[in-house]
Amino acid sequence: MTAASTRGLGLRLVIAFTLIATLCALAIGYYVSQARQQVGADYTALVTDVVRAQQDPAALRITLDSLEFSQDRIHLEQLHDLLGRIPRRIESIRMQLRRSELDPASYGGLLDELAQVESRLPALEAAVHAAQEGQGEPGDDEILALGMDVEEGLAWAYSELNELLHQASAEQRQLMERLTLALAVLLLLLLLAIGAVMRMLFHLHRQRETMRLQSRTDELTALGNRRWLRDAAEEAFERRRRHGTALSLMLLDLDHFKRINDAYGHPVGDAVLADFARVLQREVRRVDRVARMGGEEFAILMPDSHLADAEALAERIVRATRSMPLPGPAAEHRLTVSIGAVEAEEDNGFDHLYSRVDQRLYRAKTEGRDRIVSARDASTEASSSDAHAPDGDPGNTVCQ
Ligand SMILES: Nc1nc2c(ncn2[C@@H]2O[C@H](COP(=O)(O)OP(=O)(O)OP(=O)(O)O)[C@@H](O)[C@H]2O)c(=O)[nH]1
Repeated sequence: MTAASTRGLGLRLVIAFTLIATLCALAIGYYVSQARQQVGADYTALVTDVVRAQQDPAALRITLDSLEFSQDRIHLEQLHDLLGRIPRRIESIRMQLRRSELDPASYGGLLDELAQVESRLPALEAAVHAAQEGQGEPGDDEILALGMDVEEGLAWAYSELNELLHQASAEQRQLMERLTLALAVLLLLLLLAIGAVMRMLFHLHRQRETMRLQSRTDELTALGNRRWLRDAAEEAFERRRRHGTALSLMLLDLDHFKRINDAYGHPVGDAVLADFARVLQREVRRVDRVARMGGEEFAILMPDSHLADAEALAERIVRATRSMPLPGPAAEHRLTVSIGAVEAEEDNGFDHLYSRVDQRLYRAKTEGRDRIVSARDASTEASSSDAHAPDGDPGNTVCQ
């Protein structure tokens, strides 16, 4: 019963521990993956825009070179399209930067440079427009000079921005790695803490069960004690009430035990008590409950047993006690036992049954010891009480 309840608690603790650990792992894993996705997505968008924008200064340089060498008007058209695209790109990057988590101080210089580029665009557009209208050469020096300024400004700003994003994303990655490590350590600590608490609870429960068991066990003989027998009797009475099964009780007291103590010493007396306990356990069935009530007095509760069964067992015990070898210096001593036995035929509980069996034991003592006195029913005790000793010893046979 105790072992089963301990096992049950252990199983429940293991299930609770596994559940908590799984939930923690899922929650933290979900959080980390969410954080990673979020940060990754922010920088990916900005980096993509910057990579596209970096194509503008490259295209501008190629177009300006082509204009310088071939003077072809088609390059004026290309330049015109490019100048229409550059401000939109700058504005888009400016907006993305403001929305990003980057420190504004880190990209303030870039924005200034882009603003300067924007301020040069109208003059360049005007020169291109004039050349398109035939008011100048396509490879005009003014177009080339303004175009180179714009190209250099854009190339510098976008390459700085690219560098800044690389740095920010490297820092972010590092941060995420530290965060992941911290969460893993946290999870480990949490699991260890939960494990420790579980262990402690389990240990406390076992300790309580051990103490409970100890408070119901006789230290010398390892048998149950009076309290344990009372609990067992309550269960047996409950079974008797529900199923109408028989129930008998036997009280046993060693005869003249004081003489053993006096003659051979208390330790020998202890050894005799322990040996006698073993004899009792050997003689009873598995369902019988053997207890030491105190001193040299023992009791046997016999569920599903009628008085005849109790008497038969009592006779076996009387015989086994007489032939029980005593330890060391007491080897020559012959031990005997007096027994009272009753069967419960009323539902008056353990105390009543005990008082009846105690009376039988008292009679066994006063009528000469080394004998059994039994009673079939409380109401007929006076007439049906029977005092006798096992066969083969007529001197101790006393009948009513
Ligand atoms: N060695 C030992 N002796 C015990 C223990 N408990 C009680 N005793 C002794 O048991 C003896 C009981 O003595 P009594 O009550 O006079 O009973 P008795 O000598 O057996 O005589 P009857 O019961 O009348 O036959 C006492 O000497 C107690 O000291 C124990 O745990 N160990």
